[in-house]
Amino acid sequence: MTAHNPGKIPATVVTGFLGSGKTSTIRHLLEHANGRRIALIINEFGDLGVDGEILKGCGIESCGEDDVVELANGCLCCTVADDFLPTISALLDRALPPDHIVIETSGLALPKPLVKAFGWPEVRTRVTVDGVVALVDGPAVAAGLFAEDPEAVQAQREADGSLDHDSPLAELFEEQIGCADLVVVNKTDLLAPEDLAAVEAAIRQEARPGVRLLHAAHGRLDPDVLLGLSAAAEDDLDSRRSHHEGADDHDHDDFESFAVELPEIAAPAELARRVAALVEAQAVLRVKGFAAVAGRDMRLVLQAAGPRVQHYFDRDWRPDEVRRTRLVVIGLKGLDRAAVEAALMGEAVVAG
Ligand SMILES: Nc1nc2c(ncn2[C@@H]2O[C@H](COP(=O)(O)OP(=O)(O)OP(=O)(O)O)[C@@H](O)[C@H]2O)c(=O)[nH]1
Repeated sequence: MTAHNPGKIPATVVTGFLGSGKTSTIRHLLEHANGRRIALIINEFGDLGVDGEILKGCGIESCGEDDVVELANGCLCCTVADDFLPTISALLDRALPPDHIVIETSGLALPKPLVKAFGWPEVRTRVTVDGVVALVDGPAVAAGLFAEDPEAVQAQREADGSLDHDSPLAELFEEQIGCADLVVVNKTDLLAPEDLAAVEAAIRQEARPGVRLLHAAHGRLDPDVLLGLSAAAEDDLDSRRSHHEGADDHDHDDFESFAVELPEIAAPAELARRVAALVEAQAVLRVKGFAAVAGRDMRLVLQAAGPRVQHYFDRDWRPDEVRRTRLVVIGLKGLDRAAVEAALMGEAVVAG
């Protein structure tokens, strides 16, 4: 599987916008690991560690708690030296190192600075980037979420002929796709066949030549397709476009995230209704977290990616845990926190 780099442990970087299906894809991968020892490094925007909790909570045999390492200290692409290198070194130093390392980046991360870190002396002789896999939220692309404002683009072209992004979402899309070895259009169950061609065309514009494009629903992809790309991405960084070669000046400033704590809720459907109303009224891109439901011993997982809200009970609350309702909300800069909190408390939602 690592033909180009015998002896090195392969690492797959999973990128893709907020809610595109990274965690679902990794979950499916772990469920079909077929004896591979896979270690996960998870980084998300916001301090709650929801993805790691979801993966640990799903009881997959091949994935022990020790195999999931969470980096919640800011965004991976900005904290490579402080967080990422020590973490991956510790994984490599284990008595029984993993067969494969999978890194889930935050939906707002640029993959290139992370891939670059694999060239650092501490790790470059021991691990190789097997591939960068970009997940794409098919319906979100079809709905134009990552499109530039055509008028602004035109104005820029007329002013100086160059194209600077006016939309931070468009820029993220371009960066994530432009760094990928494999692009997966996910959520095809929600995508009309006639929209798929347009989504693929948008991806082809940004992808490097020859990059494979696959489709999936709920991230269900054969592990043999996802792993073993043998791309050695750290060796051909120059072919992977990036607007931001320095990590300091990139997009996170365009986004905002905070956690909202609520009292125990009466019923899941009521909370889902409030979240749906919130997403409709405010510039909210993602909501996720856990809730305590009156009279229930189980923890409720609640997620919204764009307009779709999902909830399910995943496991019992543990005796050493505080039963509580806490949701991470991620949106564009300037998100009205008071209005978000009021909406989640069930007060009338004012459009923002
Ligand atoms: N209908 C449908 N829902 C999906 C699909 N893939 C994922 N979802 C749902 O979309 C939401 C987000 O999926 P995740 O896998 O958590 O996405 P993510 O990219 O890990 O999200 P972040 O880590 O927050 O960026 C969840 O509610 C999933 O159940 C799909 O193919 N079809």
